[in-house]
Amino acid sequence: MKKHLFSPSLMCMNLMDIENQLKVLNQRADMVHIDIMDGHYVKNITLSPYFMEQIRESLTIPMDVHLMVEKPSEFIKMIIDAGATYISPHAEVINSEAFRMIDTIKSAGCKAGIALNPATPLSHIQHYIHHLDKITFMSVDPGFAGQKFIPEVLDKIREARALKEKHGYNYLIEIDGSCNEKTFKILEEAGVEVFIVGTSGLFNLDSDLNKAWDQMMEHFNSQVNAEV
Ligand SMILES: O=C(CO)[C@H](O)[C@H](O)[C@H](O)COP(=O)(O)O
Ligand SMILES: [Co+2]
Repeated sequence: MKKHLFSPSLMCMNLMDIENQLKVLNQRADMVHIDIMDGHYVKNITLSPYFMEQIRESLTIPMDVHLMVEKPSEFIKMIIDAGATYISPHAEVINSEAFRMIDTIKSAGCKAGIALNPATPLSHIQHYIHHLDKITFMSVDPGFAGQKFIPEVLDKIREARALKEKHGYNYLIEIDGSCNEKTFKILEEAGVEVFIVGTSGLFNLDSDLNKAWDQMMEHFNSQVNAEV
């Protein structure tokens, strides 16, 4: 498997040119990041299961769904039916049904992820971490793109990498928030494997998505593969 995976955040794409951008992302990205917000867990509303259904026929890469909703169990079936591959509710809201939810997601043939806010310790998920296919570390408080990077997340990522190496856990380590040319290097060194790229890392670089992607990879390769 590739060492570094890229998951463009579709809430940051140019929604007036979806089809052309999906053609580019199918060729260049490893998955696409779909942010679903309910306006309660976070004070914003973005993409939806309806949006997923509209784009799924044009996609050849997996959908990685980030559920920023107060009651994820109310959305899981809709998200599965809409074609999700990864489903990541927030650990902060599933405590009373965490194992049941992971089982529901996996029984449907999807991959179970979890998203952790910057203020949530890794220990919060210690009792089911071994069941996870991916952990999304928020490096911004959830709800909005274009925010400032929260460096306190780095130690948590290092902790997750150490645990994964020690116990042979399968989860992918993913970063979400202000992942860009200023943070690629320190994130990769900490152990990030899946880079969610949004406004700052990709879409704001150029209105031509191919050119934006080329610039992003120049930034990434100039930092991450700098070691000889
Ligand atoms: O989860 C998110 C915000 O709560 C989204 O994935 C954002 O798109 C992500 O933060 C990337 O946006 P940015 O502008 O690169 O920070
Ligand atoms: Co997200």
